[in-house]
Amino acid sequence: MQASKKVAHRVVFARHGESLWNKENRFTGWYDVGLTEKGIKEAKTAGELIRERGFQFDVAHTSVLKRAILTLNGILDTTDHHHIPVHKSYRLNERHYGGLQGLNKAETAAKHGDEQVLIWRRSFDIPPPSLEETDERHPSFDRKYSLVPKSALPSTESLKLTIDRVLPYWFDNICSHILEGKNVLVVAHGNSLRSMVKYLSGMSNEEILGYNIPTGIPFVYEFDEDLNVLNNYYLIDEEELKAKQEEVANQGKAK
Ligand SMILES: O=C(O)[C@@H](CO)OP(=O)(O)O
Repeated sequence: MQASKKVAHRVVFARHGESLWNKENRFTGWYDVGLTEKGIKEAKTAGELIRERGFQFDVAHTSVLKRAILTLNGILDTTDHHHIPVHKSYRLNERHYGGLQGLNKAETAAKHGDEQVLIWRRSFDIPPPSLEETDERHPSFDRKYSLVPKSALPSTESLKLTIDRVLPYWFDNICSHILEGKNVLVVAHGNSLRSMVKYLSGMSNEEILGYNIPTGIPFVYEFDEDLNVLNNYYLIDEEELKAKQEEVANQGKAK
């Protein structure tokens, strides 16, 4: 961090609001599930937090999954930014959870142990079991991905593989907008955001393991003119943030 340099750019990020499968505590990944009532409210609250701080946006980036898109729409509505262009890419999708998608996290921990589930959820480079390529849930059968070569579509992803998918989008699509002087909003997912945060905050593979991002809470990265990170912060206080991060961490434990 180089706190003495001048802030030239600010990027606001947010994880989507609570989804139906967050509520049911199921591994979600690329499964395209909508928001709960609470998730819709969280999107609105995220918009209010952003509006109170006076952030303005010129462009937004999100995934092709509706929980992120609906959250972005909620934020754009609350902050009166209906007019800005929105770019959607599978590169900002959640990490693909392979064969775990759909399973309850606490039940999976009761069956395989908390430690195994922590490895699947948070290890850096150990992916969960793969989906068969013939499985009807495989992204190659989803028309959302019909313009992505089959060889680029995941059957499962570790955080490392997610980073390999997400960071090219950060550099090529988001950084170019920031460097043009645009104010950028990014709404994505727990692990696609962890991928960017790991890079931006220079976290080690061990540090990122214990780092969780709560639903619907905006956070900000400040950069100098060369896109060096100067500072980052959430738009809620430290104590509330800790409690919410703890909640996410505990989702993978047998009850
Ligand atoms: O299930 C998922 O896709 C993600 C985000 O909700 O969960 P986790 O926090 O376990 O990586």
